[in-house]
Amino acid sequence: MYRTELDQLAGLPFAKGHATGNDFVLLADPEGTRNITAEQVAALCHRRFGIGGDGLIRAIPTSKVPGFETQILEHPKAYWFMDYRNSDGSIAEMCGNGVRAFVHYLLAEGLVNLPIGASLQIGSRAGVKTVTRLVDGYAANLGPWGLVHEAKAGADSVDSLVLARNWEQPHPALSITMGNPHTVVALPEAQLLENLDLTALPEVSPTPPHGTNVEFVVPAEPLINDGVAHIKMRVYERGVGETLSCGTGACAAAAAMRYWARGTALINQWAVEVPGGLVGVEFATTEDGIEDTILSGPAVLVARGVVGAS
Ligand SMILES: N[C@@H](CCC[C@H](N)C(=O)O)C(=O)O
Repeated sequence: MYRTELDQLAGLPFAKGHATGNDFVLLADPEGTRNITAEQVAALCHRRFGIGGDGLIRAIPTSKVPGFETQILEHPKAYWFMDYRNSDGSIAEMCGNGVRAFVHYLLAEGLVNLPIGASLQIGSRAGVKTVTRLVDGYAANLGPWGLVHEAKAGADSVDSLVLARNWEQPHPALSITMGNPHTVVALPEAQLLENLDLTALPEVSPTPPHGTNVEFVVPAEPLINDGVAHIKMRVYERGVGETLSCGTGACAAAAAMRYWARGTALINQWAVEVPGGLVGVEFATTEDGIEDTILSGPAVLVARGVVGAS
């Protein structure tokens, strides 16, 4: 299986990295000549026949990405573009864990110089994102979040019903865009989150136009600690399956919980516990009144190699 695709990529250097257990195959394509097909992505990301990963990230100059040439004109500092693919080969607009792993990779490869405290602009299909290097990781400003079905969400804070198998009744949910689509489902108790069977994509109705990632969320005990709200989340990612973490999903989960609680308190600092670790989400209002979503957490490289070394 996948021999042909891997043979086609023979000699290609790669790195393997992760951010809270959400793992990626990372490639550099400084000339913008290495088009990777969906089948090749699936081959590289396969956990038995390939390297293994939830997704593949190609580093390519923004000026060389078809359809995104103007992004570099508007944001001349966004030299590098994160070309993100899910493990099934499908394209996703954004990946919050991926953009931290991506910047860590650029730094490790010597493609950028980024002292602690400094920031870098990264091109992506969801626009330009600013990533700041922290002492122990990276903070990615993913910009404003939004409601997918705004008109429906307003009245009772719910715009979707998740019709997962074996549930006596559907769970209410909120569909949120972080550049990519998410549907956040509030579960009534932590035990349900632990016992959840996420071997298949939960059925979301209505499904957002471009499909959705689905996050299940419960408040942690205690919910608020030192002014930070704590929640627990599991995720089924579009184009992947269950993963150990999803950065944009954590932002969507915090945004939904904050939206549901908006009549009582507006907490801006959130800690989201996922099976692969902990990420931070901050909602920060800019001078222009825009509410940015800032995701922080670690990023790690675990290996480097060459495809098809045999
Ligand atoms: N794991 C990512 C999200 C990756 C893309 C997602 N599967 C989609 O199709 O939108 C994250 O950390 O945000």
